[in-house]
Amino acid sequence: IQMSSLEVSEEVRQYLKTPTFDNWQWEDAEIMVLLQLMYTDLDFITTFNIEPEVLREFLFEVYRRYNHIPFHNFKHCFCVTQMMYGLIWLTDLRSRMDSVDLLIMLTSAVCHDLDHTGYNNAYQINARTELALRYNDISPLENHHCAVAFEILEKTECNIFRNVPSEQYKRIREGIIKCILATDMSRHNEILVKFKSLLPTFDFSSKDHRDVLMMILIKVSDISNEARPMEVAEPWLDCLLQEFYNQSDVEKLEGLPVTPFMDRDKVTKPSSQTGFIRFVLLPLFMELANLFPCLELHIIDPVRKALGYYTEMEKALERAKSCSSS
Ligand SMILES: COc1ccc(NC(=O)[C@H](C)Nc2nc3c(cnn3-c3ccccc3C)c(=O)[nH]2)cc1
Ligand SMILES: [Zn+2]
Repeated sequence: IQMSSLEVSEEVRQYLKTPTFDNWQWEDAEIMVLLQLMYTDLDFITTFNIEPEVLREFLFEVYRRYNHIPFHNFKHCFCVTQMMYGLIWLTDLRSRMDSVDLLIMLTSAVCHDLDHTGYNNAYQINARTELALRYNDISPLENHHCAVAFEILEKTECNIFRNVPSEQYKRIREGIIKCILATDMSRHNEILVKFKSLLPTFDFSSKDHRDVLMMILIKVSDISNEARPMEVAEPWLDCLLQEFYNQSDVEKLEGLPVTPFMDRDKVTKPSSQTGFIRFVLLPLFMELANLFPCLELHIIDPVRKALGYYTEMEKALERAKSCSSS
């Protein structure tokens, strides 16, 4: 289906700004148009003099550089970008941050997992892959995603920033590097602690404060599946576990260390989620809600519901296990 941006109804344009958007209902060709629409509706086309044809070429090259793997694929890129887009509207961020920062956030989300191979940093480092060697074990995946993003932007026909002044381009490049590198979950606590320390006197006129907020926003967008309706979120967990199980199977075959929460013989859906939601997701979202209270209703409530759902599922599994063993 060729959906030109003109054909997107006002209803879909509004729905696209909400965290309940269901990615599973849309084909890739339609998603390409929805991504263009985000750049248009945030006025990036006019503000940064982006030629629509260049934006289409950029998004097509991004589409080609995501791999066909269960989780870290083009649909994940769209989900993260759509959540970032929803957060920008939900928190009315346009009134607090300038367009350059918003352009950095949206473009970082689009590019943040480019050419992901389905094997995480622990695997890259343990298996001494080319990426681990090239990046000296320092966030090998995230460094690669970012390098691929700028390989694409080096192509004139894909360079959506080709009409911005060089000073602004330098700021955009610095911001995208910071945001994409911030998605390395091994830095989760470092970034959260820094954000927590700024909260009591958060100052939108401070570049340092805005930089940490942008890192928090891409982190939240990246791992926010459970903030979506259950029928949208649950299939994503199946995809994630498929990718994790594939990695742990390969690790066992190659005699490499196996990450416990990836081992199909150890992890169950509910057990992986209850821990993740309680110890990673909720603390992160609650810190952000300190700055934007409206997120309590739109993001935190759905996550608490998901926690309840997986806790019940965990108990049911326990009961079933105790029955079968007794
Ligand atoms: C601190 O580093 C961590 C912490 C937790 C996890 N993942 C988990 O605990 C488990 C497997 N669950 C989980 N992990 C998730 C989700 C969304 N993204 N995501 C994910 C995917 C790839 C890499 C890291 C994470 C957190 C999700 O809904 N659940 C992975 C890395
Ligand atoms: Zn991601």
